[in-house]
Amino acid sequence: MLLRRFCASSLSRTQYNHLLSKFTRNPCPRLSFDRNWLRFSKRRESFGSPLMASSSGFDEVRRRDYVPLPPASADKVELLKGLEATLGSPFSSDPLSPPANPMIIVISGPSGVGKDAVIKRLQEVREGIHFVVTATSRARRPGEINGKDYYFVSKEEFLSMIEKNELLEYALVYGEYKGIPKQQIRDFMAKGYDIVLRVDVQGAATLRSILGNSAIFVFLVAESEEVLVRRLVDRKTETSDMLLVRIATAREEVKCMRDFDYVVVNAEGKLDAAVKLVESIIDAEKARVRQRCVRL
Ligand SMILES: Nc1ncnc2c1ncn2[C@@H]1O[C@H](COP(=O)(O)OP(=O)(O)OP(=O)(O)O)[C@@H](O)[C@H]1O
Repeated sequence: MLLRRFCASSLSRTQYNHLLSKFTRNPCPRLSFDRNWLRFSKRRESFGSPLMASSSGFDEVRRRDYVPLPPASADKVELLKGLEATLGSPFSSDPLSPPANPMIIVISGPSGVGKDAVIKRLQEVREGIHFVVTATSRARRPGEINGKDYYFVSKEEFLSMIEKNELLEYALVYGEYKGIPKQQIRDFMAKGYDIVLRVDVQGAATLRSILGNSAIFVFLVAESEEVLVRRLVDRKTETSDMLLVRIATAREEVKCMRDFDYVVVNAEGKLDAAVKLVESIIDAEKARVRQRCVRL
């Protein structure tokens, strides 16, 4: 009855009768082997076995039903030809897994945790990574290179970029604009590069609201607050007042960790271990069956 209902919509009467006769011959049909004969069932494996993936190949086998196969001890070429003939199509050498999508990796964390250090090392050890150069309206400092450290643009140019919706995210920090150019991301993703973005924790929250789950969000932490503070002090780039603000901000920022996908501890003297973990995250993401898909 069930069979009739299922078949009525999709099979011709002849096909239906043929199928019915097979089912009555073998009430619990499945892929089964005789000694030198291969018999195929009508049952579909739930995960779509590669042998049954092609419906045309499957139909072909069904039409022939019993196909003589060389024994397993036969010449390999002969055996393969026999298997192909039985299945009704040649074995494909196409990859069975689809190519991984280029991805966006957002690296964030409190000031002084080592975002720059991790990204710099990541670029050294891994190919196919593009670290996005941000655009800024602030003046170029001695030693900074346009296009490498930042894209230095005038305030008018920056405002025009905002107007034309050319920035993925931007912020006004101490009177100067900083933003992520979309086109740069599109260009490098089109070439197959994975994109690395470095943003502060507030920037990561903005990017999450824009990109949702299409990007990977990694939160960097030191092993303890004490180590983080020592690292900031040792860097000698901040006044005491600035240190106070950064440390107080860091205390708040650590609470945002749960909004990220991964947390990576950048422990003292263990930069390479942190970078390795970031690499493992990227590798695992590339092995996902349901890939993240970025649309900008
Ligand atoms: N694993 C580590 N062990 C020891 N020192 C480290 C480690 N990682 C980074 N550092 C050092 O800590 C200091 C801060 O690192 P870095 O400038 O990369 O932090 P950041 O997160 O980019 O800071 P900010 O957000 O303030 O720019 C640097 O002097 C860096 O060399």
